[in-house]
Amino acid sequence: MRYRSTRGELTADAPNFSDILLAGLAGDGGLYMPESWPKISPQTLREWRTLSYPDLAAEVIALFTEGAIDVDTLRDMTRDAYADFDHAAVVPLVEVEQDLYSLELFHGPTLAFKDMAMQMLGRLFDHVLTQRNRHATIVGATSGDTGSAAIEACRGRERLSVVILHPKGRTSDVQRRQMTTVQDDNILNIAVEGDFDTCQDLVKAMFADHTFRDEVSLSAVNSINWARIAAQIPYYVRAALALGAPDREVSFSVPTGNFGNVLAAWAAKQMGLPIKKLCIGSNRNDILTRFVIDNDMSVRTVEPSLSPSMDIQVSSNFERLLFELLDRNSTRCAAIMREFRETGRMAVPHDAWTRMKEVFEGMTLTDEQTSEAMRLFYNESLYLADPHSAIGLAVGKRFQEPGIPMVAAATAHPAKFPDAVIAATGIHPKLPPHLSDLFERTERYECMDSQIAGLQDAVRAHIKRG
Ligand SMILES: Cc1ncc(COP(=O)(O)O)c(C=O)c1O
Ligand SMILES: N[C@@H](CCOP(=O)(O)O)C(=O)O
Repeated sequence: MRYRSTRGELTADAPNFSDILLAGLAGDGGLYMPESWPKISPQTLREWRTLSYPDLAAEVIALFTEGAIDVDTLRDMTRDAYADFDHAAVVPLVEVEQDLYSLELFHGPTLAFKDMAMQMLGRLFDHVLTQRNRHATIVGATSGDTGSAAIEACRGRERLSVVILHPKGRTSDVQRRQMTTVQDDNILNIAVEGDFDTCQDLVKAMFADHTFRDEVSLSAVNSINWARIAAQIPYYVRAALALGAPDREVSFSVPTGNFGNVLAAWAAKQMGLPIKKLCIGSNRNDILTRFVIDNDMSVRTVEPSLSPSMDIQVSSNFERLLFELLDRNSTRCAAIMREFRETGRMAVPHDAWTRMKEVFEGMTLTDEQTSEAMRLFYNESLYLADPHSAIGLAVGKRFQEPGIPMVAAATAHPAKFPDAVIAATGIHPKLPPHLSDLFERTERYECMDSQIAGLQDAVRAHIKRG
């Protein structure tokens, strides 16, 4: 399996999975995509029904690592990665209402769906860096969950230095403390003056500075890294198989911010999973749902909301969908992305938008509607959802079709957002034992403005110290 950029052609020396894992973002600023979609036959899907989650994940991810990492090595990694999840099924599927399911993706160490991919990424980095006898520096941007999942997966790994940028004052206290109380030498947290988009722009600007990129061996844990998407595909396969695939269609509803989670579902559909609809949910930062409803992809200010992890305007992974909707025409994709960066508006051709509409639905919830959804699911089904997962459930319920199961991605544990959960339901969600003393732990982080030169110096100093 070889990879190409959304902004470039497939070259004779195209990188393999290990290469793009370390590269993170393509040199031309585009995102890596597999040269073609691996297909999973209905027969293979049926055979996979009885696999454990770790073994299923290894089979799915192996389709993208062909020529770089074999399935036996991957199976060792997946078995290890998911061994400590606090649910035997790893990704349990709970029926909340008739034919409306919650796919719980928050049973990992940091209580969010990011652990699903990040626990694999830490192991993949170790494997490839050891093979190549190299060190890498990860600079990541987070609106709250990616950061702690990356830190947990990479802490103490000798071949990795990790710097996580979070928007100062815009995460929940639990989210911030999950990052800033980790004391391992290879981890540095920086609170940046700005919003998530500022942090993500800074990461991309560091990648665009090729001298810096080479100097520190820069790599990525954000979902700009294809490995993140690959490791998020298996749970869609698992849920669909549990509900009758390949002999029955399934729809998914996904609370969406950087578009990485739902893109993994879309990839599963390209690979042969019988997915009918993909429904995306937004908070007031509704650029993606405005796009689905009106072909209006125009950037507004990032506004704080009850679901802070989705306080995002520029969704990196949308570029991957755009590339596909343009029939993989990388020249057009690059031109549209350039114009988007310059004007804040993306002119997606009408025929591409119409094709996207055949699969995607979209809906926005205000904070009041999010609270109301949390209250309703709790009162009527005794299901306690965090604000992000509640958006997924509400949107799934809105687009349910008779006879087709709707699976909503439950992306975070309610205890990550206690204030919102208490206000909506009166229930105080407790942190699990391994985090019960989180508020007694010492925090350690730097505060910086969004000047790239200062941040690059902080990264250099961190590598020297580590
Ligand atoms: C809890 C939670 N829900 C939903 C999302 C949105 O997911 P994505 O960015 O993959 O669209 C995020 C962050 O990305 C998140 O942390
Ligand atoms: N919600 C995310 C934002 C970053 O998304 P990613 O897909 O690049 O990891 C977060 O919690 O940080």
